[in-house]
Amino acid sequence: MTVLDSIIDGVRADLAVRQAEIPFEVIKERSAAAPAPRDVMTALNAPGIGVIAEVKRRSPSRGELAPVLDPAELAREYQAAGARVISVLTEQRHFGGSLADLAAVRAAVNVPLLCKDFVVSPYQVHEARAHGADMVLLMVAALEQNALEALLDRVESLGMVALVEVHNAEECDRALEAGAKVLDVNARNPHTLEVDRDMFSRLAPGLPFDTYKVAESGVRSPGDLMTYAGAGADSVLVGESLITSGDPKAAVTQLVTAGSHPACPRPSR
Ligand SMILES: O=P(O)(O)OC[C@@H](O)[C@@H](O)c1c[nH]c2ccccc12
Repeated sequence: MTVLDSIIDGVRADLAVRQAEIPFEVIKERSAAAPAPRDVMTALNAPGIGVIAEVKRRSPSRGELAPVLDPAELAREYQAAGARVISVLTEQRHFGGSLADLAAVRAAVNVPLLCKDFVVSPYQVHEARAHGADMVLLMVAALEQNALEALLDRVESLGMVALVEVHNAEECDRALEAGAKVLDVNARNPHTLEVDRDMFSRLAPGLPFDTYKVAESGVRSPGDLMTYAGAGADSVLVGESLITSGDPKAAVTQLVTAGSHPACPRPSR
């Protein structure tokens, strides 16, 4: 069993508990009653290379990233520093997150929010919306093709945008086949957790020009952002290096500054 398999087993077990407490019909009503989703694409398409900053308490590869983490305060710093979208990790067992973190961040900032979890059921899509998400991560590696397509439709039918995560060329084909408009290439192998920063530059040339491209994982510095931009990334998604920097606001500011510098390569789409 790989790391991904064991994460998903835990996600399904926790989901079953929540489903037993709140019926699907109720969570559907809550998602319908939530304030309308923010305009993710306008935010993402601002000039320059975008920074998606992640609220992440811990990770399977690194353990605890910061001892006391106030998601709302961290998100305010990210927003003040110019993050275009804020990603909130809601998976509990391996990342220490929760839907309560998502709701707390929603109450603290105005920028669009990405719900970062291992989504395997429509129930989770409605939960994300009910807690203020505007964008939902769908991981191709975790989903059969028909489930991927059904979840993508579900995300879009609620007025949100799906960020579809891929790790190789076959997953890119599946994502595009399912109709993904925003793709993220995760440099971290979900089965081994190893980071391969060349993955983006290998996959990006094979993607359609009008697909919005996010490079994810292992971004440590403005230099990494520039490298990804040179390979065609429209945005980078960054977690760990911001949290462990000691000054997340300054770390985001540095990335945003690099991404809007005239010398920064612009994607050709
Ligand atoms: O902390 P990093 O190396 O900057 O990576 C962030 C993000 O890519 C990582 O948190 C991630 C990528 N895909 C995921 C899927 C689920 C949970 C987490 C993730």
